[in-house]
Amino acid sequence: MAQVVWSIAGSDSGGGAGIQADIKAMQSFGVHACTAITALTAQNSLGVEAINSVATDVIESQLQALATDMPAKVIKIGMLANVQQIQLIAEHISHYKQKWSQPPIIVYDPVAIATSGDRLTEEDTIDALKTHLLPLVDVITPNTQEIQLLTGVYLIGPDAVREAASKLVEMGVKSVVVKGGHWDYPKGYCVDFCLWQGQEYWLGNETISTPHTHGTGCSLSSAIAACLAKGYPLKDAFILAKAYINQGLYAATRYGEGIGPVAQTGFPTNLTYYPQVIEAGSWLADELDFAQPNPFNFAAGFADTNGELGLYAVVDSVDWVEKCLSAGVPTVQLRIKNANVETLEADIQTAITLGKKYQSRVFINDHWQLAIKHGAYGVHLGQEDLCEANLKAIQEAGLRLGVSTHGFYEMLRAHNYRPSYLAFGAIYPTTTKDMTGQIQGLEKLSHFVPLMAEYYPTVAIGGIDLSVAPDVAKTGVGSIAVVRAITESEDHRVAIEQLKACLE
Ligand SMILES: Cc1ncc(COP(=O)(O)OP(=O)(O)O)c(N)n1
Ligand SMILES: Cc1ncsc1CCOP(=O)(O)O
Ligand SMILES: [Mg+2]
Repeated sequence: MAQVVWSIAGSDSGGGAGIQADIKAMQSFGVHACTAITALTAQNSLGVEAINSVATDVIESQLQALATDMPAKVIKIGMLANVQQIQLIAEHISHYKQKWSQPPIIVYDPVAIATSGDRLTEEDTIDALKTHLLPLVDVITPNTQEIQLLTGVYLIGPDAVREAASKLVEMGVKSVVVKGGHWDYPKGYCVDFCLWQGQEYWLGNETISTPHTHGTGCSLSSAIAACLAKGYPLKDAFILAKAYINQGLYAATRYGEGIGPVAQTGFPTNLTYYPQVIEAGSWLADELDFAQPNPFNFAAGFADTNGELGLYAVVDSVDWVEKCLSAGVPTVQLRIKNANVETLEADIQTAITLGKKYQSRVFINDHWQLAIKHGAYGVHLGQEDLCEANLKAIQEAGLRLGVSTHGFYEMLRAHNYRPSYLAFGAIYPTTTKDMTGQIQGLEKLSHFVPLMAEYYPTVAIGGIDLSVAPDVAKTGVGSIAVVRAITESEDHRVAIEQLKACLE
């Protein structure tokens, strides 16, 4: 069943922003949008002509109808026209948070000023927002003007953005997404910021040149709300919403004499529209003066694997490396955890030699220094490893680099390095490794693969066995990586033949 998301917001008679934008953006991400309308604005592409706020009892009856039958996984709040509305919505949200068996996630877009510059709320609402609503908000999505209005901080650079976001957190908001559409630093770039679970995330892309930006704020926050309802973590929802807006800006057209609406164009399927994850060491990060812990952590462009990797066995001993290679597995990874320091180097060296003997690919997990020393075909690194490893040395030694990713953010982060392949996981629950909170499922895999397959060999890992391998292969992924499906099979040679057949 489709997830239910509510939008509590104002109607835009011009169809480009407000409730109308919210419904279209939510629809694009496959969730069901319900609405409670707070105001009827009379506006067109030239500006706002009138604001007719809806009486609180009328808003309340809409909320009651929804709450009794269609409770929301996520509630997006947009335009609240006056103090009475803020108090009413805060009371209801507080009740849902306490009483519903699954408390809703609250996304608040503090709509204060329309793209046309017209003010949409009464002057005295700011204090009421701070007192009643902000402490209930999980994600707030202000633009430059709105965050200035709420915090008094002028966004003159990344440090000011951080400071303003921290002030919102002090006011009780859990996470902050700051929309950078109104900044122009670095020149010609649009930079967005997200503070989530105490960590900061920055995205950037070249500014898309169009005057038709009406509704971008409402659509971005609705896309975030929809993605949260779909189970994406905020860092992924942030990326997807941004890509959605970029895609919509490229397709935006005018319908009146003035500013046209951002187009609402479906799940973003082309990498061109995705923003760059701003990674320390990259050009954009340098422009923003981001600290770079180690200069060797950033390198881009790794040796080619010359095509897809096929069946990929991940094993923990030299014995298994040989068994897999001799049974015709084209790609094997030696993944030794809790290594015995006395045998580790010799094991790695033997695995590399076996790879050469069988003319197959042998990747070394984690131990990149030994992999370089003994001339491995490649190394496989996780997201945390990327901050520690000497990527320049791996690149200069000509080793292939495979990178694990768990979701859109990590995938785009890995893309900065232009690795030799990308692994997506865990697709299904697994007992081999604790992947709590990182299970992707087939739906997400079927978004990752078409986005990246043009640029990289792709690998799916986690909980894959013969019963699901055909479904995984149908996503178009180039390789299936398995541990138990081989090592715990009755006959590894039979299992290998059957798994290979799924990819053919
Ligand atoms: C092919 C492949 N994909 C993902 C992983 C996981 O690597 P990592 O995130 O580094 O975690 P550990 O394997 O080190 O626990 C992998 N090993 N292989
Ligand atoms: C190493 C690793 N990384 C993500 S899932 C996983 C383990 C996969 O093991 P299995 O194939 O037995 O589920
Ligand atoms: Mg690792």
